Amino acid sequence: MTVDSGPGKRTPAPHTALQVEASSDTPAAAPAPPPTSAARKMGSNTVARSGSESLSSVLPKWWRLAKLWFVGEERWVARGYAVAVVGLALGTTLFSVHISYAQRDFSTALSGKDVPGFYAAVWKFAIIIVIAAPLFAFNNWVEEKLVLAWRAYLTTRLTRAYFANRAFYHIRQRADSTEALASPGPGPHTGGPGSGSPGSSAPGGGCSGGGSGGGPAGASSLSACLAGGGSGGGGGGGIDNPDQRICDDAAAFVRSSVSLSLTVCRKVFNCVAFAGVLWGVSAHLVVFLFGYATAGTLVTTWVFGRVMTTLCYRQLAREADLRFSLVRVRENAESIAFYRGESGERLRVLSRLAAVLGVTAERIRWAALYDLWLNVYGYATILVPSLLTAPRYFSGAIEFGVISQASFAFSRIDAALSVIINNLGALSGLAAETERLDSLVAAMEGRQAEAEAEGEADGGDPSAASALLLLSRAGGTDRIRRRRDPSVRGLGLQGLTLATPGGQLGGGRLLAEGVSLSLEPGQSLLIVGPSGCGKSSLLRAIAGLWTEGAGTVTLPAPGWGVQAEEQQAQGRDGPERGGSGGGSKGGASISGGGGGGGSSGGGGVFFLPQKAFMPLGDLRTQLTFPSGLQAPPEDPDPASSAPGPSDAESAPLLGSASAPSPAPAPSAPRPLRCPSDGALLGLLEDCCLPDLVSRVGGLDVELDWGSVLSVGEQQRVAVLRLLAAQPDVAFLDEATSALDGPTESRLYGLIRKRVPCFVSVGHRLALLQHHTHVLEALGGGAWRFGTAAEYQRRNAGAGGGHP
Ligand SMILES: Nc1ncnc2c1ncn2[C@@H]1O[C@H](COP(=O)(O)OP(=O)(O)OP(=O)(O)O)[C@@H](O)[C@H]1O
Repeated sequence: MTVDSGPGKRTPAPHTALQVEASSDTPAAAPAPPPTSAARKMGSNTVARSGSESLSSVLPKWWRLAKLWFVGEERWVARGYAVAVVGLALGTTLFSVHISYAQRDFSTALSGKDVPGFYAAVWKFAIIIVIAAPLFAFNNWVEEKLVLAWRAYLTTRLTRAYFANRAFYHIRQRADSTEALASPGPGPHTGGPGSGSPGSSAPGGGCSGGGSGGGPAGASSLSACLAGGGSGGGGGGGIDNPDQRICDDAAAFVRSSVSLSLTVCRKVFNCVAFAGVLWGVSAHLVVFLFGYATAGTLVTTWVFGRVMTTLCYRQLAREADLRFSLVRVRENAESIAFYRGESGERLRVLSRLAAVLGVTAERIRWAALYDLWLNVYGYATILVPSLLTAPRYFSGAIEFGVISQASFAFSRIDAALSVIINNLGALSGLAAETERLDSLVAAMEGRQAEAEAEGEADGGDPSAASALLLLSRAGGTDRIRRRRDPSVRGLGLQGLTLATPGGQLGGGRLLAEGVSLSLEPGQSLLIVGPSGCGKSSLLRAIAGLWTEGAGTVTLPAPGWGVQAEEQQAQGRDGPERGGSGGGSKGGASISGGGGGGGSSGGGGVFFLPQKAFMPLGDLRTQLTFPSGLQAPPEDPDPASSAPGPSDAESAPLLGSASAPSPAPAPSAPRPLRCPSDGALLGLLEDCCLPDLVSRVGGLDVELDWGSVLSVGEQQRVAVLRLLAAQPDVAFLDEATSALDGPTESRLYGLIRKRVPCFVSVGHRLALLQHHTHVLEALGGGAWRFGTAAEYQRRNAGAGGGHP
């Protein structure tokens, strides 16, 4: 007879004949500590792990993640749930001790042909079922609620940290750089982003997961793969598939953690409760059992533990790689179709599928070996209690029911002591999820530390930062400094030296050396040069996305005010053209004169990248991006169980967990204006999109804008956003490259009227007329700054040329 703790919750072990299951024997316990040192700094380009990761080393990392909830601002909710589920686990355990005595009476009455005793025992069991059913159901309900609340918290917090300080960009950037620097040859499980394992010590690069491995030798090579990241881009520093980690791994981590912790709790209770029962029957049995379970656990963790954890880790990464390759096909469907590139993409997807299947096949092989071991171990425990108690029964010292009670108690204690043996699969999964989340958190923390050193951490006090000279890294001489000055309304570059990421000045490619210039309101700059010379990279450095190099960038303070609509209607006077400047090669410093063009717009700076981003949402969202998506600081948090934006984004992801409720950061003002519908219609007219609203059916219509609008229309929408934002300084990276000449000219006319100072990157000669100055790439990191007129004269003499 078996009474289970609930549907689908049964011990997998084949143990005893008479078994009352009072626990949910799913995942197992996380074992003991020895921490590995992890270089948790993203700035070092590594999220290194020691080469000897094991199940036990995961426990401190697991606790670091778990305490986010249990020590964070929702700690009382978390602890309330924890107390409830542990209390219920204790209740159900006591209940099963009671059941074991009922079973004993039942068996004894049956063997003694005691009819009244038998029916009394049946009644007792009927009563037990009536109580057990709601108790176990309630137990499961509380457990599910706990999982939901914890997942909501963890995923929300990770998501916020992912977007804070542009961590999503920097994490991607690190992964790309790491891959580029250390890309191994394609191994059996390599291919595309997420492939290769720079940190892997496995010969041939990547995790050579194709082999079956065998015993400990296989385990160690696999664990070396794990230590190196093992999965695409995960090794050596890059974080592969952060989206999958935030979405799937966080959910699985929470579910596994809850069931595993409860399993451990129940096992401990069972062990204590039934050890007393068994001791009363046979002390020998208890001693034997402890020795037997200890030996079994050691064999299990040594032989199977690392391999299973490593395989889980790799499987998660491979699955994410596969899904990512399919998502890329969806996102680039039209380009692939034009190129007729489907066969290449199909091969890529299939090779990733093969990688998934390879890891899965390897897991199956190891699972079969593990099952073999589990069965040998488990079935042996069925015989032992009877063997040890039968002689006393035959001699009449004990009743028949005592044998069955001993078997039952033996099975309970055995299950408790064999918690790792019986739950290794789930334990390995949890260890892999913990690793993946921990390295993601480390990368986010690294970014947070970097942003704090830069003085630009989200949620910080902008006014304090604005007048200071901000070092990207304290004391650093290899970083570009960015200065936000409220008195500045233009742009200043002092001795800007820039290299591509991934190698500091020594290793990265030098793109610019000692470039200095300054632009006042009313002046504008066109950056020209051959493809790949570093034009867009200069904008990346100015925006703070790339920091490797030297020198100082001075920008206006972030925009604050929401301007009155009429200011936009009035527009601004056209900028006074001209200004002075001089040539610069290498370190020459030129300050453009001129001026005028007072600013009354939204202020701050605004960047238009080469490819306009079209977020999910309605047309209004497209036109007002990014301001239209920013919730005012006073808005209540939509996810009631999630931390507020201020604490989650201004505090280090893990650092804040140990503190009580963090003090809320100062409310950040809306940096950009959000125009009314009327103003938007006017701007659409200005930007040569007069019929867009009527064509798509209104501002509230939601479409896949990236594919519905032509590239030129998307660029016009991007310029509209710029005009709506009214920044002090605007940066346009080939932002009108898809437009016809007259439309481009019209848009630049508007920009000149409404934006006091702007910088463009472009190749077209026609752009020259809209700019007062030119920065020209000369090659080898040298640039020349001068007026547009000078540039034109030089090029006329040279018979044309750039842009
Ligand atoms: N993430 C990166 N890591 C390393 N190098 C990069 C990265 N992104 C770009 N580069 C390299 O930096 C160099 C400059 O790139 P950039 O985009 O600034 O060129 P560009 O002058 O704007 O070219 P184009 O006119 O074609 O847009 C290129 O050689 C490019 O390959």
